[in-house]
Amino acid sequence: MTDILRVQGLRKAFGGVVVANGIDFSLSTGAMHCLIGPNGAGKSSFFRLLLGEHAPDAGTIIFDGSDITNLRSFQRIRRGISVKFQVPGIFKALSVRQNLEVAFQDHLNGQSLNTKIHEMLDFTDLHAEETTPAGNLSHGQQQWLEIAMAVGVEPKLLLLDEPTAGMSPDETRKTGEMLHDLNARGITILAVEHDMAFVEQIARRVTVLHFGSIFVEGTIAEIIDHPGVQEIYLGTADV
Ligand SMILES: Nc1ncnc2c1ncn2[C@@H]1O[C@H](COP(=O)(O)OP(=O)(O)OP(=O)(O)O)[C@@H](O)[C@H]1O
Repeated sequence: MTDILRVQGLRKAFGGVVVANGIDFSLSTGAMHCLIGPNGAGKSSFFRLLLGEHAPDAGTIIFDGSDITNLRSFQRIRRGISVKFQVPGIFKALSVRQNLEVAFQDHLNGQSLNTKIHEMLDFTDLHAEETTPAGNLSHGQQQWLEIAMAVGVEPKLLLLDEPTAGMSPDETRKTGEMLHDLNARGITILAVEHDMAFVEQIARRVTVLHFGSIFVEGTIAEIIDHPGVQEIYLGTADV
C-alpha cells in the first residue's frame, strides 16, 4: 500500500517552545489513524504544519507523491487535504443548507451543488434541519455539519482535531460510524483524539506524540499496554 502522507524531520519552534521536534511520520492511503498524546504534546501544531498554517523550520511534507512543504494552505486544500479543527467553523446565523453552499460553492454549482447538498444532508441525518440556523443545532449536529462541510469537497485526507469533544456517548458512537462510512468511501482519516473508547472504535493504528516527537506507534492494544505510554500520561516519563 502506498503512503498518502510522508513527513520527515519536521521541526518547528516558537521562540523557546519546540512544538515539532523532528517528526517522522507516514500514513498509508486508506488508513484510519489516531494521534494521541498528553496536553501540549504538539498534536494541533502538527495539524497546522500539515495544513500550511505554520511554516516549518526544517523538514519535508510529501502528500500524494508531491512535496507540499512550501505550498500555502489553500493550495494544500486544493490538492485534497481537508481539516476540521476543534473550534467550530460553521456560520451559526446561516442555515444548515447555506453553510453547505458556502463550503462547496467554489467546487460545484447548479444541479451538482444541489445533489451534493442532499447527499450531505443524508450523510449527517440533517434533512429535517435544512433551513434551521446552524447555531440552533445540538452540539453533535454542529460537529457533523462541519464534518460534512469538510468532506463534501471529496478530500483524499481528512484531518480531525478532537471530533468528539463535548459529545454525548450516543453522538460519539454515531460520529465513529460516520467516519467509518467516509473511510469506506476512500477518504484517509487522521484524527487527534483523547477519548480512548472512540480511538478503539475508529483507529487501526495509533501514534503517540510527546514533546513534539513521535514516542511510539502501534495497534490500539500495543499502545494501551505500553508502559511508557502510561507513564507519559501520568507525567512520570523521562523522554
Ligand atoms: N503559536 C504559538 N506560539 C507559542 N507557543 C505555541 C504556539 N502554538 C502552540 N504553542 C505551544 O506549543 C505546545 C504544543 O501545543 P499544541 O496545541 O500543538 O498541543 P496539543 O498536543 O494539541 O495540546 P492539547 O491536547 O491541549 O490540545 C504548547 O505548549 C503550546 O502552548
